[in-house]
Amino acid sequence: MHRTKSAGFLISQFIKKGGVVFFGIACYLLVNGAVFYLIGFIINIGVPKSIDGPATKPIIESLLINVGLLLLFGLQHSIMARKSWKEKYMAWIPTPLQRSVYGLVSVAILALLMWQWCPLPTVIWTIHHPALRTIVYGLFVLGLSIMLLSTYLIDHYELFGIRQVLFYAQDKDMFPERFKAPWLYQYVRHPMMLGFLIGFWATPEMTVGHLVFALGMSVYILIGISYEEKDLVQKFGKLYIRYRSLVPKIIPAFYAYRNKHKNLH
Ligand SMILES: C[S@@+](CC[C@H](N)C(=O)[O-])C[C@H]1O[C@@H](n2cnc3c(N)ncnc32)[C@H](O)[C@@H]1O
Repeated sequence: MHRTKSAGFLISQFIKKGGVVFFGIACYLLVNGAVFYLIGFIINIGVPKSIDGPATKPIIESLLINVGLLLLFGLQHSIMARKSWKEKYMAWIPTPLQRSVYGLVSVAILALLMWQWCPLPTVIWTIHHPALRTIVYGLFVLGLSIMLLSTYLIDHYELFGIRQVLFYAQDKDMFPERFKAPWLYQYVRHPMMLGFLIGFWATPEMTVGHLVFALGMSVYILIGISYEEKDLVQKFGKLYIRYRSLVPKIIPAFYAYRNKHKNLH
């Protein structure tokens, strides 16, 4: 009897843990797919509808829709990432799944943005010179590389919820978030966001629609960063305050941070 019960318990645990890991990995793949799709959307390659297609609606209506979509994206990202929101409204979601659910909701909002985006194709600038075009494309790739690399410097798998579900499956407790300042983080406090900013602005052909997108995302990033830093000061206290006084927020400074922060770790 006891034996049957423990076998049943083991099976239910196996199914529960398998479900959690499956959900986490599925969300991770969806988030990565959405980021790839976003790249195609921005550079007008490989997606059925991109940022610069033909106009489908009058200018004012398009502007209002686009600004509304950007606002929705910014609000969702900023609000759902806050500690107070997580404690109040996400407590019902099992802790190991919270990051994955955040990723899933972000994908849904991003998909809505790209689906409902209203192109405004009037051109503001075009770079014709082949060498300059190559430089701008190079900057775009550099931005994406900085963004991707930064996820690994902070903790790629924790950021996208994979570590949480794998630890849960192994009955391991998540270690508390630690302050980090590896490589790029020694020159700029928000390299990931810097990478996104470069990616949004580095285009050889800037249309009104792309400009609205780049401006909206830049405003969101700058506001989001200031909220994120409030949380980081709460989490890491004096350590982060000192880091903030040594390293610039978004424009990198290539001075010898190493020599100045000896006492930080
Ligand atoms: C989407 S990442 C963006 C990180 C950073 N704002 C950037 O642009 O590179 C947000 C997560 O990184 C964490 N984070 C940001 N800076 C950190 C640091 N110096 N050390 C440890 N965690 C950090 C935050 O707590 C948050 O969970």
